[in-house]
Formats: sequence, C-alpha cells, structure tokens
Amino acid sequence: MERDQDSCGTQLIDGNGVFNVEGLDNFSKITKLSQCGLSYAIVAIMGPQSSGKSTLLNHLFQTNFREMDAIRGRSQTTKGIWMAKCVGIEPFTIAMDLEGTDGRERGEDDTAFEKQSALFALAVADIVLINMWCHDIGREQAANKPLLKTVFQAMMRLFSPRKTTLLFVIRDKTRTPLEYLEPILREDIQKIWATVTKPEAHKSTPLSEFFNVEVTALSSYEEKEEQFEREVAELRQRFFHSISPGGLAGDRQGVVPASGFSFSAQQIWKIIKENKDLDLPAHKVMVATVRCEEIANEKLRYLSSDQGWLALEEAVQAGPVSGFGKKLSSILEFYLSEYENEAIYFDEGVRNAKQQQLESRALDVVHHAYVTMLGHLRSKALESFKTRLEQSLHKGEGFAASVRACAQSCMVEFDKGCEDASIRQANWDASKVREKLHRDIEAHAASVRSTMLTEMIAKYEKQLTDMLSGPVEALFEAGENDAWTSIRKLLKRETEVAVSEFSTAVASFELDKPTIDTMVQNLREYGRNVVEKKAREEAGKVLIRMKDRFTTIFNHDNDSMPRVWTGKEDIRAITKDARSASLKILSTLAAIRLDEKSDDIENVLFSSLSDGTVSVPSSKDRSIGASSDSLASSTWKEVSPKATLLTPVQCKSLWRQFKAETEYSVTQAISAQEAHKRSNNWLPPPWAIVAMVVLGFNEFMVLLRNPLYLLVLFVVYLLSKALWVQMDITGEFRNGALPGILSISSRLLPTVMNLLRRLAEEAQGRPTPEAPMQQSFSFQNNRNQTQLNPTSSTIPESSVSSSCMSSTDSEYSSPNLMHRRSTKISEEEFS
Ligand SMILES: Nc1nc2c(ncn2[C@@H]2O[C@H](COP(=O)(O)OP(=O)(O)OP(=O)(O)O)[C@@H](O)[C@H]2O)c(=O)[nH]1
Repeated sequence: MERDQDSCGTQLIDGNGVFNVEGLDNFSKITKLSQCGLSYAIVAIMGPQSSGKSTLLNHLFQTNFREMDAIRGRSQTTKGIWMAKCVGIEPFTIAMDLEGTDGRERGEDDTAFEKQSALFALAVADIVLINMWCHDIGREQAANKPLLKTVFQAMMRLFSPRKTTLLFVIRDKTRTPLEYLEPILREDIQKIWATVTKPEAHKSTPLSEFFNVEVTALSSYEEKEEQFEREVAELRQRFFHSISPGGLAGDRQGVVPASGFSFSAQQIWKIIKENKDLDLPAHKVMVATVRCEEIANEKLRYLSSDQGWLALEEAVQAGPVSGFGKKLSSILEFYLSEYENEAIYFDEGVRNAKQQQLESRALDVVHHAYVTMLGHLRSKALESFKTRLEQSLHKGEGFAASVRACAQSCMVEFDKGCEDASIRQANWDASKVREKLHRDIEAHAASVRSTMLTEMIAKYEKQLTDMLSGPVEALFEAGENDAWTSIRKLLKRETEVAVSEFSTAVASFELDKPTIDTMVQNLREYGRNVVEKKAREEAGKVLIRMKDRFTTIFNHDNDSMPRVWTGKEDIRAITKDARSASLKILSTLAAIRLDEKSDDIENVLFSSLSDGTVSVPSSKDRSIGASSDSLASSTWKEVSPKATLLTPVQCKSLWRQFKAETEYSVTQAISAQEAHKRSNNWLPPPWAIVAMVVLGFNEFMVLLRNPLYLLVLFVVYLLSKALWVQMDITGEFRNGALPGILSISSRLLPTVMNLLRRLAEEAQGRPTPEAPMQQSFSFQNNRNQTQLNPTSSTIPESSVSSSCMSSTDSEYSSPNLMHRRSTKISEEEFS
C-alpha cells in the first residue's frame, strides 16, 4: 500500500484506448512531475502477455503494477497502458507497463492496439524494455519477431530518430551464457530491421541511428527467485542517472519538458488513434507553443493580481511614486523570469517568441501606470517652474534669465523623474510628455511675461498721466501766451523720463527690438494722448475758463486786490483787457499744438472778435462786420481736423455767449460807480440848510418847551428809521428817483403792516416768527450746464442765452438788483 502511494500507479490509457487526462494531471500534480524540466526519464516495457513484465517493473522500480496470480494461470492482467513513478530512482523516472502483445483476449487479428501502444511507447519513452523468453531467441516463429517488426515500423512513422534505448530483457535465462545469446539476438534484430519497409530517406539508415540496443538476461523469477532478485537489483543500478551521458538513455533526443508531458502524451495518443503520422519535431513545436502560451498566460494572470503591482498602481493614481521604475521593473522581472524558468526546456524559437509576447502584454498591463506617473512628473515640474519663477522674480532677478534658469532646472528634474520611472524591460519614450511640458512652461512664461508687461506699461502710463494731467491743466488755466510751448516741453521731458525708465525695465525681458520699439512708440503716443485728452477736456470748459479769467482781471486791480468802483476807474480799458485775456484762452484752446507748427488762430480770433464786431446784438447795431466772415468756417487754416478743438464757428458762438454773460458785470460796475458818486453827495445845499435853521427856529423852540412833542417826535423818528432800514431807501434810489419812488410806494404799505404785526406779537410775548426773508435769487454758476462739448461741431444758439456766471458773479445777484438785468447797455459804452 505504501509502495502504491509512493509510485502513484495510474492507468494512462484504458483497454478501449481512452486517455485518462484527469489521471495523468493528478499523477503530475502528486509526483510534481511538471517541476522536473528535462530531468526525467520514461521507461516502457513491452512484450508478450504474461511474460512477467509487471513482475519485473515492480521488482525493478518498487512499483505496484498488477501481476497475474500464478496459480490462476496465464491470462491477461494488464489492460491498456499503466504508469507509475519509479521509487528511489534518480532522476525522476516513470515506468509504463504496456498491455501484452499476442494476447488471446483481443484475438489473433486485433493487433491495432498493440501497434498503437508500441508507437506511443516509442514516442514518449527514453528506454523501452523488450521482454522476451530466452527460449524464443533464434527461433524462426518466436513471439518476439512480430513485436520487433511492429516497433521498427512504428519508429519509421516518428519521422525522426529519437535514439531510444531498446533494452532486451531475456527472461528465464538458461545455462547458455549471454555472450552466445546476444549475437544471435542482435542478428535476429538486424534481420527484422532489414525486412521493415522504410521511407526513402531512411532506406540505408542503420538501426544504430534510431536505437541503442542493450541486452540483459534474468533468471526465472519463479524458479530462481533469489538469483532473479539479485540480477534485478543489479539491473536497477543501470537506471540511476540514466539520462546522464553514458547512462542508459544518455543520448536520447527530442525530449519534451516535464511540464509539457501531459499535453504531449495526450496529443501523441490522439494522433496515433487517428492513425495519422506522428511528426515528432512538429509535435514538439506544437507542444512548446501550447505550453509556452499557457505559461505566459498564467504569468500574466499572476502579474495582474500581484499585490505589489496593485499597490503600486493605486499609489501612482494618487501621486508620483519614488522609485516607480525600479519597483515595477522588479515585479515584471519576477514574472518574466518565472516564465523563462518554466519554459526553458521548450523549443527555443517558440519560447522566445512567446516570451516577447508575454513581455509586450505585460508592458501593456502596466503602461497606463507609467503614463500616469509621467503625467504627475509633468504637472509637478510645471508647478515647480511656476513657484521657482515667482520666487526668482520676487528676488528681483531678470525675467528672461529667471525663465531660462527655472525652465532648465525643472526640465532636469523632469528628466531625472523620467529616468526614475523608466523600467528595464521597455524603452518607453517620454519625449512627447517632455515636449508637452516644454510647451506648458513656455505658455506659462508667456502668460507671466504678458501680465508683467501689461502691468509695467500701465505703471508708466499712469506715471505719464500723473505727470502730465495736472501740469497741463494748470498751464491751460494760467492761460499764458506760451502755454503750448510749455506743454510741449513738459510732454517731451516726461515722455523721455518714462521711456528711459521703461526701456531699462523691459530690457530684462530680452524682447526683440521691433517689439520694444513698438512698446516705446505706444508709450510716447500715450503721453501725447493724455495731453490731447486734457486739451479736449479744457476746451469743453473754455467758457468757464474765459469767464473766470474775465472776472479775475475785471474785479481785481494790478495788485490782485478786489476793485472798488469809485468812479475813477476806466471801465472801458479794464473790460478790454479782461476780454483780451479771455480771448487769449479761447485762442489757446482752439487747437492742439503739439507739433510746433505755427498757425493763425490767435490773429484771426483777435482780428475778428476783439474789435467788437461780434457782440451781443444791440438795438443800435445788429450788423456783423465783414471781418467776422473769417470765422464762418468749421476748419482752421493749417490745422488738421484731428488737432482742432474748437472750430471757428464754435469760437464765434462761444465769444457771443461769453460777452452776453459778462455784460452784466460791466453794467454793475458802471452802476456802482454812479451810485458811489451819488452817495458822496446826499446833503442838501448850504443855502437850504441856512433857510431851514432860520425858518424852523420857532418850531424848534416849541419842541424844546413841550417834552410831549419831543416824545412824539422821537417815536416818529424811530418808525421812520425802521422803515428806512427795512426798505433800504438808499438802495432803492441808487438807480434813480422815479424807480425809487415807484418801488417804495408799492412796498410801503406791506412793510408798515409787517412792522405793526411784529410789534403787536412782541407786545403779546409770543415768539416772533422771522419775517419772511426777501426771496434770494441767485444765479448759481452752473458750470456743468455750460460746458461745451468740444466734439460737437456747432454750439446751439439757445446755449448762448443761458446764464453761466462765475462764482464772483454772485455779488450781483441780490434781488433788488435783478430787475436791472434787463437794462441794456448801450453799444458805445463797451465798444
Ligand atoms: N517462468 C517465469 N514466470 C514468471 C517470471 N516472472 C513472473 N512470472 C510469472 O508469470 C506470470 C505473469 O506474470 P505477470 O508479471 O503478470 O506477467 P505480465 O507480462 O505482466 O502479464 P500481462 O500483464 O497479463 O501481459 C505470473 O504468474 C508470474 O509469477 C519469470 O521470470 N519466469
């Protein structure tokens, strides 16, 4: 039983020729046959039925094949083909017990299975024991002759010699020594070999090329058991290291690796059963193909479920993995070497081809992880570039130099990462990812450069705006003769400063010259535009500027002191000066003069307007002089439309509006002068005073003698004084006696009533409501409304009539003076 367990006896093919696939796989698994590589041997035994084959194998290899019970007589015990592991023999040796030949059980003519099993034994076994009775040697009708013929013919169908060892075991040897028997046997063998029909290629091939022929003789097991045992033990020794050079199967050929034995045996038997020719070399390639494929698939399956690989795959999804290439390489290496170890004994061509396939498929399995890894390396390098560039720029390094240095270090870092991620088994190309990184870096650098340049340009533009806007406005406000000369100088100076600073700053970007030139040109144009814009703004406010200038000059003396109209001032000359200064402002703001080109605007304006031909039409003279025709145009001579701020027509209209709105000031000044003169002459003439003293002497004395009269007189005085103050009698008479009397008469009754009501309310002790204040009409200086839109080619005539007074005009806005607004000043007073 123990022996049976060790040898694992299994029926390989049953009596009906059915191959026991499961049994063979089980046998291979238990005996670990598949791990033997080429280091295994197969010994088969064939011979007549009941010739003691099973007995011999069992004694020789400690197997447990079924033996016939001697007492029951010679009948067939072994059906089909059995196999068992030879116990204690090195290397691994399989013993195959074949069904006996010429058996009565299958009938005389049924030799098909005999031939099939003989062919199978020759195809798979390295050593074939031919069991024969000693007494059959030399006999013409011996049972072994058809057997040998069958063997030799089968060998011809294998296509190639395997150098199988045929060990003739002579059973029940007689006293005739082996030395005499062996030549006879060999002669018999040669004779049979000669009679076998051979293919053309092997017609003259000697037997020795196909077979190693060995002969041994054993004593009868039944009669001389001890001697049999001894001789069997000696024979057993010959099976140790049988496949080594010099061993029984030392020069065997076409061995199928042990892991392919099961499949090979199945296929061989299948071909034999189909009665096809058995091409062993082709079969070997076929077995190699199938087995290598199987091994490769198995390794690929193991790789896909490898814990190390799965962990690495998961880790790389989350981020870059240090030593990625090394780890992956060793995992791949492990499975590829496993394949190599298992497939090493198969056909080299097939093995290598399958190995390449396995490598390629294994690389396909892991490639996505590599791509992910490269993606991480790329984004990491890009982020690193961004950070380093920011730091470098923060330190004040030049832009182009920073980009170069950071890009270089990041590319080096990426290359190192790629090197670390690369695997030994593949020469994967990271150049596309590298190029992408390069492009990303360049795109980022371009974006930063663009932002920085935009900021820098904005900074210098702001600098220009700050340096030009205020001073230009001040120069326009000052209205000096050389305003545009000063503006040109200012623009040139500030533009040069900005351009110089900008050029220094932009140098670190290492831009090409045309680009820098364009930027500088743009900056220059920007400065110019600032001035032009300011000029247009000022042109829009020209009316206000003119009025301000007029008011300033008209209301202040040469020492900038407010003027008091005493009657000594030459209002005509002062008005002319003030209007000239205002006209000068109009001339300055009529056109942009940044190109140092001379123009005739000032002359035209002065000649057309300052002589009084354009003025508020009066009843006396509504005609427009011939010289005003020069302003009936929408363009200035020698000034481009682009540089025109105020067209001649606009200037004319503005001047008319200006004059209309400043007339009031002049009128007020004249009135003030007259009033001043009158106020200095309010006492009656001396003769009237003397007459009053002489004629009123009696009344004066009466008053002195009667204090009641004095009291009444005092009350009358108080009332009169109150009325005087309340009604501003002096003010009312400032514009003449008749208007004064009319005004006082119309207001006298309400004023008296008002005074009485207030006195009554005070007598009752109630808080006195403020007397209704005289409504204050003030002409607010609505500058915004009067701002002129310089882009407009024409000024609506209606705007001329709208009042646009400066702040200083408010002094003329008291209600009692308002009605005088209608007073027309005669043309000769101003012209
Ligand atoms: N004369 C003689 N008989 C033997 C010898 N060895 C075994 N026998 C006997 O021969 C008979 C058949 O033995 P097996 O070993 O079963 O023979 P076999 O060739 O395996 O028989 P099959 O498998 O049926 O073909 C048995 O009764 C054995 O005792 C021997 O050396 N000489």
